[in-house]
Parts: sequence; structure tokens; C-alpha cells
Amino acid sequence: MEGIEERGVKEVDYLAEERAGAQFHVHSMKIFLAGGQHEYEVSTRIANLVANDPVFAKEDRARISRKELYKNSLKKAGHAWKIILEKGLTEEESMRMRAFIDEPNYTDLHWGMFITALKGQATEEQQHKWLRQAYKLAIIGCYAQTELGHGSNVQGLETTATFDPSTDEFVLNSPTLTSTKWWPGGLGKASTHALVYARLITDSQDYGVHAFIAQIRSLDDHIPLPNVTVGDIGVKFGNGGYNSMDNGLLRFDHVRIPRENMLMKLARVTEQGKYERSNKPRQLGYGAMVYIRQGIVAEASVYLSRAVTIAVRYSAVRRQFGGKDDKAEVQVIDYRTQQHRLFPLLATAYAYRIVGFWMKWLYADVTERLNNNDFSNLPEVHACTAGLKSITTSVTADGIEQCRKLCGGHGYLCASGLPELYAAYVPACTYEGDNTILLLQVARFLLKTLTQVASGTKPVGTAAYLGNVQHLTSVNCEVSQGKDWLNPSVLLEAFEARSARMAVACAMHVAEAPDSELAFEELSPELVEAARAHCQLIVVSKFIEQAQKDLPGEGVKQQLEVLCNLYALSLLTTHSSDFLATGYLTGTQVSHAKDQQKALFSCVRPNAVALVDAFDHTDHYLGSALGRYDGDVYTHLYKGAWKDPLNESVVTEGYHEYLRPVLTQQLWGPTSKL
Ligand SMILES: CCCCCCCCCCCCCCCCC/C=C/C(=O)SCCNC(=O)CCNC(=O)[C@H](O)C(C)(C)COP(=O)(O)OP(=O)(O)OC[C@H]1O[C@@H](n2cnc3c(N)ncnc32)[C@H](O)[C@@H]1OP(=O)(O)O
Ligand SMILES: Cc1cc2nc3c(=O)[nH]c(=O)nc-3n(C[C@H](O)[C@H](O)[C@H](O)COP(=O)(O)OP(=O)(O)OC[C@H]3O[C@@H](n4cnc5c(N)ncnc54)[C@H](O)[C@@H]3O)c2cc1C
Repeated sequence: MEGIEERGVKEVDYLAEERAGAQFHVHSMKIFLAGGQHEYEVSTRIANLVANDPVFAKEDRARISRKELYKNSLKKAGHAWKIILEKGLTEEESMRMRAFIDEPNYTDLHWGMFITALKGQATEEQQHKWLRQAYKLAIIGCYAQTELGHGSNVQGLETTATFDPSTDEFVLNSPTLTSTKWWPGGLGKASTHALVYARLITDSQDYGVHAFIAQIRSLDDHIPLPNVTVGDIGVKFGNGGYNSMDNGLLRFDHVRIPRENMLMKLARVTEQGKYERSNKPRQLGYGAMVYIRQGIVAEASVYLSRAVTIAVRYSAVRRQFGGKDDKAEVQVIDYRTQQHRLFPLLATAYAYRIVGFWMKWLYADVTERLNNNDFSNLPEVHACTAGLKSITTSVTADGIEQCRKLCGGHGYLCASGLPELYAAYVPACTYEGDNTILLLQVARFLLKTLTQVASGTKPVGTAAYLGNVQHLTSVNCEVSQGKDWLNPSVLLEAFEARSARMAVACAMHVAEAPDSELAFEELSPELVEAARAHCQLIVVSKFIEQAQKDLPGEGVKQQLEVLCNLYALSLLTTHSSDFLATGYLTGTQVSHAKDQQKALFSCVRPNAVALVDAFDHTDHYLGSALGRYDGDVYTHLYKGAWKDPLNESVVTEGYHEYLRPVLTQQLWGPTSKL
């Protein structure tokens, strides 16, 4: 329904036939996926701005050295900041620009965690002092929490901040090798300041982990301050990927900072060294992590949809087998196995877009509540952000890798864009909380909620279904044919019943055990699965809610319904053992779900290319010869190969030293260099 001319490309469109077959209004879907007309316009404008600026080119990223990559990322960050200031970009526009530049750098941590933590944990006076500087980038901050010895166990951190009343200062110290700060992004080379998480000691008493601002580099010449040891931790996984970030190490040797550098909104130390807590929950000290986790959830769909766009377009272009009697060979997208691996990922990218919108709403809602001193839904928000961060990043990372395999051999080339996308994304499964640790947090929340239900408290929000636990643990599924699975309330009840039953089984086990902590540990694999089931239910329920709403644009609602059903049924068939083991479903009902899922593949097939077009990724952003909008895959793979530095000379460097002696059988001769 949409002409390729709109993209300014007239010469060729190998995917024109696919696009012509779409059964919905692609432009309306684009607006829906962008989050609205305004968001769509901002995205389009900023995507083009970045794509047309040579400083933001990214073709060579997988080929250049780490040093060059890092220096380039500094150049890009500086250039982006110049544009932000010159054009007076809004926060929304700046955030879009960061996304389209598509290269992690120190500003992510500065804006995302350093400033967020200051806003959440610094007093007004402290904010006045530090934020003014930070907003101008007159200081660059990082978030220095993780250490060589501890990351997940925040309460186990070893760095100390000991108060000295004689000088009204804290003394920061790294007492052991394992207390070395290790991993903070932006710390290695760029930051001038660090938000350091350290054990607060005053009057010989350890009050646990608190946050302190420490200057680590000179504002004149960027040289580390005395008694501060700081550097980069080294090359990370993959070419390009997260290597544009200077994840750092940091040690303090009795470094003195003013008492006022402790962030004092949640707790303070007086001049006399007295420790005083505010009446706010100490977990607010974890606020920056909650903020980033919700941002990571909102971003998951962007990454997954990029991989899916590449794999869908390429699968429509690529042909293998058949082709007898003058017929073209079969497009690989028409193979059922290809659809079975690819279309659920397409549906998942839509599902995560919708849950990402909801997550933003949830975060705005909790922020407003916290501002009004209402802390009641903090545990639920923590469970949601942690759990959804965990499942969306795991599925997205695995999904990118699956898309690479779906592109066969060419997917393994950096020219496909997929290896780099995976390398850049996969650390999201670890940073901001290891995904298993985060699911265990959800599991604790579920057990607590069930205990509260047993004592008569009504659960709220995403846990509300647990208030219906008696019904959900006794009811039988009524599906008797494939089509029954298309009823949203049937799907919803299946996911609620599975989740409630898994949580209840764990809760009973833990409650009956003499030592509940030991039982929790023994049962942790099952608890992780119960938590996953709960999080999948959240996504399914948000997708169903959205698919039931009316939306502008011919066919848009119908496509969302198809994708919603496909998403839910793909989860159901993949995790059928849960549904069977909890006794909610029979084997026959699972078979009906599988049949229905297959029928849905046929509904997706004619719309697949248009459904990925609706994500509206520019060719610059995709950075993929396989995922090009025009489908001109082979020309660009071929041209790209000739740009490789190995092809700069016809006869390779090293020929005379190392190849010729082999070929001329002179390996052992007097002139051999080997
Ligand atoms: C162009 C220029 C434009 C610029 C724009 C830029 C914009 C930038 C946007 C964003 C960019 C995004 C980039 C992403 C970069 C990521 C980099 C990575 C950073 C990091 O990794 S930082 C370090 C993260 N570390 C962790 O996540 C550690 C994981 N561990 C923990 O979170 C916790 O310690 C724990 C959850 C495992 C808890 O363990 P423990 O039980 O020992 O803990 P406590 O005793 O402290 O607490 C227990 C009780 O507290 C509740 N709890 C825990 N966490 C929270 C929370 N976050 N909120 C609320 N409540 C929480 C528990 O549930 C317990 O409660 P209970 O009732 O007592 O059971
Ligand atoms: C690219 C990247 C960027 C980062 N940026 C920052 C940053 O800016 N600032 C910062 O402070 N940190 C940063 N980090 C650190 C990151 O937050 C931690 O690596 C993360 O929280 C995981 O902690 P860990 O490394 O201690 O893992 P570990 O806890 O040591 O995990 C190792 C394994 O043990 C398992 N495990 C651990 N404890 C338990 C348990 N109780 N029960 C069951 N299994 C368990 C985990 O599931 C995992 O499989 C970054 C990390 C990466 C990779």
C-alpha cells in the first residue's frame, strides 16, 4: 500500500510485490508503533538527521581497532552534544538522537544513571550544586557500584567511606583487590566524577552501602587526582558492540571528600558523625536501577524489531530449491520451518513495543506517587521492572541470534548487521541486574503476595489475578477446538492459571519447609520458572488489552489481533510442559493450540514485509546489506566485500614472508622467515 518513492529510492524494489500484498495501512501502523503522530514525526526527523550526517557513519565499526572505535565514539558524542545545543533539541529529541546514533558511550551513564541517581538521592541543595554542572556536561559522571568481587550482591560491596569528624570529611578507600570498582561505563577514560557506592562507617559502626560523589579526574587536564587509580577494564565480547564504551576500574587510597558529597536525601551524617535516616524506604537508593530497567524494557522491541526486519526482508528475497519448469525458486520465507522460527519473533517485537509503552506509563505513575510520599506500589513496580527487564532482554538477545541463523551463511557476515547487533545487545542480560537474579526478586514478590492474600489483603496491579487464586487453581480449560484459542479471555485465563498454579506450588513448598531460606534456594529453578510465567502473563495481558482497542487505519486492529494470538500461542506451545504439569491443559488442548498457531502463520505471511516496514527503521539504523529496504541484497553484499581492507591489495601483505615460502617449498631453507 505504500510506494517506495516515499523513501526516495526509485531504481529498484525487490520487495515491491510483497509490499503490494499487504492487507493493512502501513503508515497507520507506523504511527501506532512510534507511540503517536508527534512521536512519529520526531523519530522520522531525527533519524534522517543522524543518517545524513557523515560523523555518525558506522560502516567501519566492526573493522577498526578498539582505540579508533573509542575515539570515534567520543567524536560522535561531542558532535551530538553540539547539535543538541545549536539546534536547541528537546529531551525527547536528544533521546531519539542517542538511539539513532546507535553506539554506547559515556553519556548513557551520565544522563541515564549519574543524573537520575542525583535527582533521586541528593537533597535540593546538593542537586542545585551538582545538577547545574552535570546538565551542562561541565562534569561527566558515572555510576560506580559494581566491584571486582561483587555485583549482584550490592550489600556485599567492600569500598568504605569512613567519616572523620576532625576534618568533616569522608575517607574513601578500596581495602582489598576485590573492592576495586569494576565495570562502570564511562569510568575508564571519560568521567570526571563518579557516584561511588560504599559502606558508610561512622563512629566505628558500619551502616551499609550509601552513595557518594567523588571527583576522580582533574577538570583542567583530565589527569586522575592523587591517590585515585583509574583505567579501562579491556576489550569486551565481539567486534564493535559494547567496545565503544570505556567500562572502567577504580581504586581509592584513602581519598578525602567533603561530608556534603554523601547523597543525603535518604540518610545523612551530621557534623558530629551521627547517622540519621529519613522515613523514606531505603530501596529508593536503588531508583536509578529501576529507571534504567524500565528504559531497557522500552528499548527491547527496538533491538528485536531490527533483527526481525533484517531476517524477514532477507527471507523474502532469498530463494532456495524448487524452481523447476521455469518457475522461480521458493522464497525461504515460505518454508514452514522458517515461519515457525521467525513469525513468533515478529509477534514478540510487537508485544514488547506495547509492554514498553505500558512500562513508561507505570514509571511515570510511580514517580508521581513517590513525589507524594506514596510508596505503596514500590514492591510491585520493582518486580515488574526487574522481571520484564529479565525476560525481554533474554528473549531479545536469543531472538537476534536466531535471526542471524535464519539468514543462513550471510547472517554470519558483519555486513548483515546481526553479529554487531548481538554483541551490542547481549550484555543487557547481565547489566542492571543478572537476569536470573532479577527473576528471583520477582519470585520473592510472588511468595510475599500470596502470603498477604492468605491473610486477606487484596493484591493490586499486575498481581491482582492472585486475588482470584482459588478459582484459578481449580478451574478447567474449556478449549475443544483450535478456534477457541482465539478468544482473548480463554488465552488470558490460561496464562493466569498457569502462573498462579506455579507460584502456589512453590509457595506451599517453601511454607512447609522448616527453613524457608534453604527451601527457597533448593526450589530456585522452579521459582525462576514461576517468575517467568508471571512476567509472560503481564506481556500477554497488555497485548490483549491493546488488541481489543479500536485503532485508526484499515486493517491495523486485525493485524494486532493476529500477532497477539500468535504471541500468546507461541509462548503456550513453547512452555506447554508448564500448562500440562499444572494440570490446566490436556495434551489435546495443546495440540489445538499448535494447529491454531500454524493457521496464524498463514495470516502473517502476506503481511510480513509490511509488518516489519511499519517499524520504520532507516537503512542507516539497520546497517545491514540483508535488511535493506529495497531488498537489493546481493549487489550490496558484493560491493561491501570489496571495501574490506584485505582487498585493498591484490596480493596480500605477508605473501612474501609467509605464503611464498610455503608454496615454493622453501620452509626450511636458509632464507625462510618462518
Ligand atoms: C546524545 C545525547 C543524549 C543523551 C541521552 C541519554 C539517555 C540515557 C538513557 C539510558 C541509557 C541506557 C543505557 C544502559 C546502560 C546500562 C549500564 C549498566 C549499568 C549497571 O549495571 S549499574 C549496576 C546494576 N547492578 C545491579 O543491578 C545489581 C543487582 N542487585 C540488586 O539489584 C539488589 O542488590 C538485589 C535486588 C539483588 C537485592 O539483594 P538483597 O536482598 O541483598 O538486597 P537488599 O537487602 O538491599 O534489598 C532487599 C529488599 O529490597 C527490595 N528491592 C531490591 N531492589 C529494589 C528496587 N530496585 N526497588 C525497590 N525495592 C527493591 C527487595 O525486593 C527486598 O524487599 P523485601 O520486601 O525486603 O523482600
Ligand atoms: C556491559 C556492562 C556494563 C556495565 N555497566 C555498569 C555500570 O555502569 N555500573 C556498575 O556499577 N556496574 C555495571 N555493570 C556491572 C553489572 O551490573 C553486573 O555485572 C551485574 O549486576 C551482574 O553482577 P555480577 O557480575 O556480580 O554477576 P554475579 O552475581 O557474579 O553472577 C554470576 C552468576 O552467578 C549467578 N548468581 C549469583 N548470585 C546468585 C544467587 N543468589 N542465586 C542464584 N544465582 C546466583 C548469576 O545468575 C550468574 O549466573 C556492567 C556490566 C556489564 C557487562
